[in-house]
Amino acid sequence: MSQLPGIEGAKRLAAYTAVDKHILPHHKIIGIGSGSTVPYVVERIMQQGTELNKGRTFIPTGFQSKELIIEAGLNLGDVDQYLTIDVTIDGADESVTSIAPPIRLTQQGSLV
Ligand SMILES: O=C[C@H](O)[C@H](O)[C@H](O)COP(=O)(O)O
Repeated sequence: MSQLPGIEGAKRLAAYTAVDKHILPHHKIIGIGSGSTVPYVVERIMQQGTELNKGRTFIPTGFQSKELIIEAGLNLGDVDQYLTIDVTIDGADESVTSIAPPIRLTQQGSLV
C-alpha cells in the first residue's frame, strides 16, 4: 500500500480497518455513508474482490455515496427495498472521551 501523508493516511487506515473488521463475507446488504473518508471504504470493498461483491447490494445514505457505488460498478440498492441492512459504515464527526468505548464517536451530535 502506498503512503498517504497525515490526515489522509489516517482516514484510509480507519476506513480499511472498518471494512476489514466489519464487512464480512456473509454480509449481503451493506450501507455506505458519506464524507471524505468513505471513498476509502469503497476502495477497500473493491479490494475484497468481484466474486464477493457481485452477490452484495449497496445502499447509499446520500448522493455522494450513490455516485461512489455506481462509479465502482457495485450493485446499487435503495433503503426502501430492504427491511434490514447487514452493516453500514459511515464517518464520524468527533470522538467523545467521557463515554466508555466502544461507543465513543458522534455524528452531528448523536452517538454512533
Ligand atoms: O453526517 C456526516 C457524514 O456522514 C460524515 O461521515 C461525517 O461527517 C465524517 O465526515 P469525514 O469523513 O469527511 O470526516
